[in-house]
Amino acid sequence: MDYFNHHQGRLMAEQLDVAELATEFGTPCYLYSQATIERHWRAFSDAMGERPHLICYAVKANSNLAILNLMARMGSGFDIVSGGELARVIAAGGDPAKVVFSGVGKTAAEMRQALEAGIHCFNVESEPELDRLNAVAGALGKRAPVSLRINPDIDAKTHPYISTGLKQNKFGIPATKALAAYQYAASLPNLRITGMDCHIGSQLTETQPFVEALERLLALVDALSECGIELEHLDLGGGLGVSYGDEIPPSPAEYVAALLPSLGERQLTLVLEPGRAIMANAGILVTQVEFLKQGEDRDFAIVDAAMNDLLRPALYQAEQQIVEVVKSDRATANYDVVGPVCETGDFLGKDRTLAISQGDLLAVRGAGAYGFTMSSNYNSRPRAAEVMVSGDSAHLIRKRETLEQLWQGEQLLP
Ligand SMILES: Cc1ncc(COP(=O)(O)O)c(C=O)c1O
Ligand SMILES: N[C@@H](CCCC[NH3+])C(=O)O
Repeated sequence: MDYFNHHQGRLMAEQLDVAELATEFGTPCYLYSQATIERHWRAFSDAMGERPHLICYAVKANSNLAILNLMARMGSGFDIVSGGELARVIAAGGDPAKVVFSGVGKTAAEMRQALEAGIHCFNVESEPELDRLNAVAGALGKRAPVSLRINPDIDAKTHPYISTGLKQNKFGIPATKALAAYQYAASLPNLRITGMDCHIGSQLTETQPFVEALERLLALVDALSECGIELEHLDLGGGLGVSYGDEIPPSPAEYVAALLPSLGERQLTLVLEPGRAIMANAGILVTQVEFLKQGEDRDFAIVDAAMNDLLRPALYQAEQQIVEVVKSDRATANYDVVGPVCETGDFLGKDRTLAISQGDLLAVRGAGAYGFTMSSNYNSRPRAAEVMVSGDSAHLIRKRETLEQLWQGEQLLP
């Protein structure tokens, strides 16, 4: 068993009993399955077969050092969006030469940091960013490897907040301006053009928008080639969705198989930046029921995890399954599962049928990606512990914050 499944009515994390782990580590607590992370990462890498490729795990999905280290040991590259993420990758033993740096607002300091580390390339998102990178690289006596992020104007058919490849989104350079932008980049002395990239959105459950984006990019690759600009790699970003409920997204193998025919004979290294597809279903958030409260309109299960621990339901109305950690034959009722934060938007799930009483444990599934990394200290709540399960052992990979850590770095006025 290498997943989170009920066995004789008790939720197991690989071979360990989740209720016992909750007693040991406290709640709320994120639990991850090492075997699941490894299996998901390999699914991408295996799908590529002999084709030259680089899997750059999107660090924003889950940036715990132990998880980055696990990926680094499998040979993963990394997609980063800040100097902080680069520092984490390096601290975790990741190879900077396999790092791609995305994001619309890279600062000069972040560019210097990445050039000194020797990253694989900058995914540049605008002309002014080209100018800044050229200046920073020149001052360091280096040539910066550059890919231009193209906005292909494709509808990814996902939540509007995580759709990134439409012309009204802030991301990338419009496909219509791409040739001019490449020619401009080629004229700058401290840049070296190496690739092209896009990322059209997250939680995509069909292959067709990816294939459309790829075809738009390939038309540009060919047009550049005619102008004498040859690229080494093509990066299609991340975005492959997962099943949080009824969705049936393509597997990594199906997704890659859908992409390869369009590439044809072109000798481009294919780069992918998956985040969610590797991490989401490799993690759960375990929480305890503090109170059951009967309202006039509905019943509430008030739990010890809140929107500060898992923001996705509040931010995107995301629906993630919530299950009892220990099944019982108690009567079921419908509850809004809510946290202690002082916001009506603080819920983990609405109208969920559960058989629970005070003190019981619940697990929110699909919490391994964009769970801990989007957590905050709102309401001065310490951030949850993170635990990695591997077979029949569990390792604390991030301690729960102490109350004192909540004001670290703050000073009283003299
Ligand atoms: C540039 C870039 N690459 C990769 C990802 C990872 O996306 P996902 O977690 O959907 O695979 C994102 C986030 O959506 C992103 O913005
Ligand atoms: N944070 C989003 C995904 C955004 C990906 C970042 N480009 C989520 O939880 O679904």
